[in-house]
Amino acid sequence: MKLNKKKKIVIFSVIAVLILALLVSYKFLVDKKEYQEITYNEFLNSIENREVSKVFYNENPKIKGMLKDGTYFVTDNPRTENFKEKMLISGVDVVETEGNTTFKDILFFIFFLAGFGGVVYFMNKNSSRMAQKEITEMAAIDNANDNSGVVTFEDIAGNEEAKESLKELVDFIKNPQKYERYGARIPRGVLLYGPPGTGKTLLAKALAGEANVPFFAVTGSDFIQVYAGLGASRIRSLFKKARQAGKCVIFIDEIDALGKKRRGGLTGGNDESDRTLNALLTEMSGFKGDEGIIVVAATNRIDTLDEALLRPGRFDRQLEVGLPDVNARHKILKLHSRNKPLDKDVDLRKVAYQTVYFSGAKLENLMNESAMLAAKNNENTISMKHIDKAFYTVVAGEEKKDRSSISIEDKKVTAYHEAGHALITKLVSPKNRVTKVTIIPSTKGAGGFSMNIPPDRMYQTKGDIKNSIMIALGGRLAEELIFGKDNITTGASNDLEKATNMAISMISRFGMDTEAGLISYAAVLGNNVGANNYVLDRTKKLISNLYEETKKLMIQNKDLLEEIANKLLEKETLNEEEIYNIINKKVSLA
Ligand SMILES: Nc1ncnc2c1ncn2[C@@H]1O[C@H](COP(=O)(O)OP(=O)(O)OP(=O)(O)O)[C@@H](O)[C@H]1O
Ligand SMILES: [Zn+2]
Repeated sequence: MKLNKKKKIVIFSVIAVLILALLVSYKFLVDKKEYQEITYNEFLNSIENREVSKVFYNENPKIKGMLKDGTYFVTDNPRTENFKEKMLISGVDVVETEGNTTFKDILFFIFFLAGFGGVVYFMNKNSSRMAQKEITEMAAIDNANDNSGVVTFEDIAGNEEAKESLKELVDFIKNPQKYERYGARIPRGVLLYGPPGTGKTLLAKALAGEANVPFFAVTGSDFIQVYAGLGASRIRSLFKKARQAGKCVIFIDEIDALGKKRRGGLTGGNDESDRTLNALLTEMSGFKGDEGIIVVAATNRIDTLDEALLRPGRFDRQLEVGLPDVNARHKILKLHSRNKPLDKDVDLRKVAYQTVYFSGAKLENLMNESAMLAAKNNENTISMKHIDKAFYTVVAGEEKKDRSSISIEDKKVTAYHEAGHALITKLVSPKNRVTKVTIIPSTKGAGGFSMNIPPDRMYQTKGDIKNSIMIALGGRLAEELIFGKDNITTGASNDLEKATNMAISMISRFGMDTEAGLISYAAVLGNNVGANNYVLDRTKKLISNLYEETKKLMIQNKDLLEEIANKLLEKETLNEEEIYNIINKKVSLA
């Protein structure tokens, strides 16, 4: 049975190839018209003299045609937009074609297509089921996303500005004619940018939900592994489907996968993503404006986007969707506990405080993990202990089950390291809250961590950044002080990366280094003046100065360091109050 099928396919393809070969030679024999090459000026003259009978119009560099006296000619294709119109006005017959079409050629073309189709069919069937699979998968994605569950702006906490801006568009989708009548420039595309999981998809869905129109969603990266030409045609069919639906919202997630900046004049992405991007831009400029279709795109990296995407008439409305502040976090937590039995001991405000830098998606995940834990233990309600436990799962991956595998040594190093961070935090930035210090390792490899919450502020001062660098250095410093210079560990690599980034920014971007001066070295480098070694020197200097400063502080307070570390070894996790009890009492006495 299987062999039989294979044989059939082979025979079929051989026949297809034969037919193809025959047709090609046929075409070669028949298409022997003499084309006289003429210049474009001569061509224009002929037009003026009304000598031209036909033009076979296509996008090739050369176009062919026939004069009234029956001679064929070929000339340069000007490729101007109104070429066809000009021809028609001059009474020339314009035949849009792939070449010079005659009846025979059409026949040839059909046969050619059939033969080619056969070969493609054969290849598809036999060797690349993948393509088939991809097409089916993508079609499934397109459909699955249609209007799945109505979302409204009520379902989104925070992001007030983005919400306001989108609310205006709701009215536009509902009454596009109104805007057209006032001559308002009709928005076509909205770009939402910001970190992952901040609710960009949710906002786009809410726009559709509030306007009560269908929602079509695709993801940019879906187009990337796609077979040649498929991406572009998929864009076209997406828009076709959208137009058939009438008013709607089209959502393109990860638009950066399609619209990467072209680096140094060379095309950045591959041809395939370029083609897909072009198809998208063409479709978008094809809107009439009164259609009530809005394209919303989302990206985590607006800086990598090709400028072509941001031009007027494309994604010219750009809205930032940022990480939630403490109030928004509180609201998001409330939203995601709506359908959950929370224990009375759960204080979501407190959880909001502990979840600084969490995205909405992470918060949702936190509440979900908590619910899973409570359910697993068959408890009546979700209580604070579930949320605490879920917190680690979300922050640092699963809590390691088998703690015996961690050597006592490692535990001690981690305890002092984390105690170092916590102590320096409290010493240099008493306003920062240290809500949690732990030495519980996670599967993601972090030895432990301390949760350090700076007060919500718009700007950071030079002092703030210096303090942050000192806090980052506190871990390594504690290791060095307690275990000696030769026993420092690799555990500080993340801290050093952070410290270095901050120091470089201070010197090269914020003009916060007196010696380096009020210069943006980013701009200097951008202009190819080349000053990186200087920045490097200053960065090293800054960090080592701060290291020494931190060392003095830590030596003065070594007893506190010991106390925190020992408490950590005993309890593994310290909460805000416990840390406060150790540090603040003593510090405020001093
Ligand atoms: N501001 C928010 N309010 C309420 N829930 C939120 C918010 N932000 C995120 N969420 C929750 O997180 C989930 C994921 O968010 P969403 O997919 O919209 O993020 P995104 O910004 O599109 O992420 P990505 O950039 O990874 O695509 C949402 O379904 C929702 O449950
Ligand atoms: Zn550290």
